[in-house]
Amino acid sequence: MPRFRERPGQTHCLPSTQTSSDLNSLIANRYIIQQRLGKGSFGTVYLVKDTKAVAADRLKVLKEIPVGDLKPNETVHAIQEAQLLSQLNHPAILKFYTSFLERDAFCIITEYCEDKDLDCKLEELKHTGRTLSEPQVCEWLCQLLLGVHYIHQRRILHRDLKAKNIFLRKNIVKIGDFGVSCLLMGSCDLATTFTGTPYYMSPEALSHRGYDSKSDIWSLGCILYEMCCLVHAFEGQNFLAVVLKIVEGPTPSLPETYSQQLNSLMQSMLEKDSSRRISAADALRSRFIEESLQSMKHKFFSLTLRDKSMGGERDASQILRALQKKVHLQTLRERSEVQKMSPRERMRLRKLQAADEKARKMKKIVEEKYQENHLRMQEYKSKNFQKVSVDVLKVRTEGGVNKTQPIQSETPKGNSELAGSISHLSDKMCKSLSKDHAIPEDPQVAEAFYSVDEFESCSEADSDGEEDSEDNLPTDPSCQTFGQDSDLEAMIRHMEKVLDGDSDGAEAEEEKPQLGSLGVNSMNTSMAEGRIERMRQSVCRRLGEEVFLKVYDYLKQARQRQESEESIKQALNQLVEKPSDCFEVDQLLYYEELLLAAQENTSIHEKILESTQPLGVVIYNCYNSVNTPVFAQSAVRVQSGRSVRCGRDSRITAVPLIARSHQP
Ligand SMILES: Nc1ncnc2c1ncn2[C@@H]1O[C@H](COP(=O)(O)OP(=O)(O)OP(=O)(O)O)[C@@H](O)[C@H]1O
Repeated sequence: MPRFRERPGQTHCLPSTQTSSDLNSLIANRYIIQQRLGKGSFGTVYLVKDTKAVAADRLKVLKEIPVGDLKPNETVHAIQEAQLLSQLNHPAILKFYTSFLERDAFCIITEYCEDKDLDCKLEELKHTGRTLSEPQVCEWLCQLLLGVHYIHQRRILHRDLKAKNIFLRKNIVKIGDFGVSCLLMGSCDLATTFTGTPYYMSPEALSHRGYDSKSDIWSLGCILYEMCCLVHAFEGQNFLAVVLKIVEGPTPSLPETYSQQLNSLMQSMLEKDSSRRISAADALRSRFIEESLQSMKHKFFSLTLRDKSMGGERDASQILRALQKKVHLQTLRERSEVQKMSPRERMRLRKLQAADEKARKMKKIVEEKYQENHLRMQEYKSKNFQKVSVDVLKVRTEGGVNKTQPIQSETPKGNSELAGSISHLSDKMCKSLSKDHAIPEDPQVAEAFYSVDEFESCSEADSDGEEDSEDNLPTDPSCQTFGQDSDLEAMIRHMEKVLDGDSDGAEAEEEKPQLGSLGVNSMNTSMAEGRIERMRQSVCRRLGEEVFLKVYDYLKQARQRQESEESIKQALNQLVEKPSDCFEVDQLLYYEELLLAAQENTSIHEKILESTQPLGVVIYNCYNSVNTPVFAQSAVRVQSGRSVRCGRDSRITAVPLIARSHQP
């Protein structure tokens, strides 16, 4: 029974049990449900209108998670950790606004991404027989790396990176569902295993050897593979087959249509030994990614310029461009010398002329921007900010070029990097676009102008913002302008920091606690029980209760007997039409084993907490039904060196805190 209801007339209207008081009723005194976006393993997702936000920010997402079974301290813990998430601010990370409790539900408010998630996008491509081009893959990969680098610097792990958790908004990817699983399940490694599908899980997470920042990188490697091949990096008939492929199978390669550099980067992300796996920081420093960042910077820069200057006239300019292209082609056809040219030469001529035209337009825009910057600097100066070196700008206006970038360090905080980047690029542009040179001379600028991809992607980028309608409460176009903190601008700032070798927020590293550091680092078993129950119900519905029970009983015994995958497949063939339908039953059994192990550990925690004093670390070593060792560790109060035996064949050994980082 949904706790919240949608407004009538929406796409996914809920049953007509709505009462008039539900309609328009405000949630947390400010949100109104617009429509249901979907249901995930934790709860239901709604599009809401934030009545207290400015027009451009009004549409948000509310994730409603039933917490009926949560103990009060677990709820408080989740809210405390949610506060940490709201401090994150990066264009590649879905903005987490706030969380609160309402009608027995834990509610999370996040940014709304109108272009859905990456999983949907890849499915769509698969169905239409298309693939992503390498520049597009690289662009999204760079953004993801920037986002992951940002959180890792703050000692925060995502723990559930997958295509479904990557959202798209105006061609910018946003890492979402950020830490939601940790908020609710607890942040220990067992909880991580519980959070989702195994496809993206690293070998170390699956074999419970601990989850760290490199495990997030593994998941990112899986996402990279999926962006290129539109299938999971590690596929299998059943749950354990996938697990085995991840832990022991060979590392997959990208098809030859993708470059060798991209392939080797992916392979270094899918290195089974986590200590040899590349980190986000190292990946960003690699030559290949650095080049991608550079070209993205140029692309973003020209897009930002165009957004500002063409804003409302987008449609008109598109029509104009199409007309110009037509006239241009007619002219070409009429010219006899052109007819003598080879198709390649004609193509080149066409590109050069288009670039000339674009360069003329850009020059005009840059000159305007330049004037605007100049005025803005003067304004800052008059407002008694720190001394601003307007002289440098004057020198530039007169045609001189000053290599220093005083604007960057002298503008007020927040605009400084942007102003620096604008002035730096404006400087380059102005130099290249001086009267004598209609086409830019600077190789970087010229590359941006002549890039085929850029020409060809113009219309796509332009159409991005076109779905604005009153109902959709569009993003204010002015959001993508200079001086305002749009995603594009923020992304450029982050890219520049990385390209400049800046630590990008590392100064905060010591102060900011890692997500999951509040409270006891254990699994929230009531949430896990809820998840198992929902999973059981969903599989039951799909297979039918009778078949489900048969498959469940058979698989449970087969796993205990350690039967081979082949004989399991044959037996399942007798029970169901498609053995792959039993994937989730297998996963369910695995989760049940983990939950059992976690519950045993919890009760032992409690006993130890009652009886002992010094702080130490307990390392558990127990086995689940498929004989996979389950290791878990947690800081609790125990007597150093004490050894405790617990139920079944589990063994517990207490060791000093210093041993925390070692695996048993
Ligand atoms: N911020 C958002 N903007 C736009 N759509 C969203 C947003 N968050 C979630 N959705 C959509 O809502 C639906 C449910 O999302 P949710 O994250 O709860 O589940 P899921 O990702 O499908 O599964 P899981 O809970 O296992 O991760 C999905 O279709 C998702 O694309």
